[in-house]
Amino acid sequence: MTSPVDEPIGAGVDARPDGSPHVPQFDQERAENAVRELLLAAGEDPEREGLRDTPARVARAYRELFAGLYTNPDEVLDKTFDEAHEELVLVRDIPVYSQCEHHLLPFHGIAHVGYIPNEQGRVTGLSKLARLVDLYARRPQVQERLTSQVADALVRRLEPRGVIVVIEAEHLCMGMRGVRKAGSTTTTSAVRGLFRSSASSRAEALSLIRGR
Ligand SMILES: Nc1nc2c(ncn2[C@@H]2O[C@H](COP(=O)(O)OP(=O)(O)OP(=O)(O)O)[C@@H](O)[C@H]2O)c(=O)[nH]1
Ligand SMILES: [Zn+2]
Repeated sequence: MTSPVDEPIGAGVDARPDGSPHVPQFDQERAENAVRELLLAAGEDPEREGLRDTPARVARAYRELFAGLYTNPDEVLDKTFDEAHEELVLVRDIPVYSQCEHHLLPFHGIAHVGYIPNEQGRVTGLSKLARLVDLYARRPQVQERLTSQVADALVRRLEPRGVIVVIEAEHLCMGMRGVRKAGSTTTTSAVRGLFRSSASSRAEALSLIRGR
């Protein structure tokens, strides 16, 4: 069984038994055809001037939005260094843009990512934490999975004493349609290691996250 800590590239899509996605890269032509079909299904004319380039444009947009399916998260964290820092490192307010896998509509907000390095003080570049959020966000997602995937990737690569990830986001599928509760936000958290076992470590991190 595949555990979250050895999750393969492309996990979350319909993957082959070896864990790789069925397609090694985004299929632009297939996506263009699908968008054309969608316009036809809606009763639109994909050949009219305003829509003529739309299938190609939408396909390119989705290629960008789903780019995280084709990138190995461990490569983002391949550069680590020992800094003899054994206390909290926290990056707050990382912008998140993702899309819910139920409706393929955006959800967006901010992520806070913190960890306590291990005894060797193994750390990674601060930008890598934001890149990791971005990579997992650029997939069809649910907010809960996005949150725990970021936490588990950090556990895997940095072997830290603790990890905390908090994401606050608004889901447009709850605002533009359906229940139509625009402005409501969802908060998810994933805590690992010390942040799970020690209420005081968790409280300290949460107070720093909230203290903006
Ligand atoms: N847990 C979770 N649910 C999500 C997320 N994004 C969207 N959803 C929910 O996914 C659910 C899909 O429910 P369904 O009943 O299958 O679909 P639906 O008929 O379109 O549901 P409504 O949105 O209630 O109209 C909805 O309740 C969405 O709010 C997410 O990131 N996490
Ligand atoms: Zn949705």
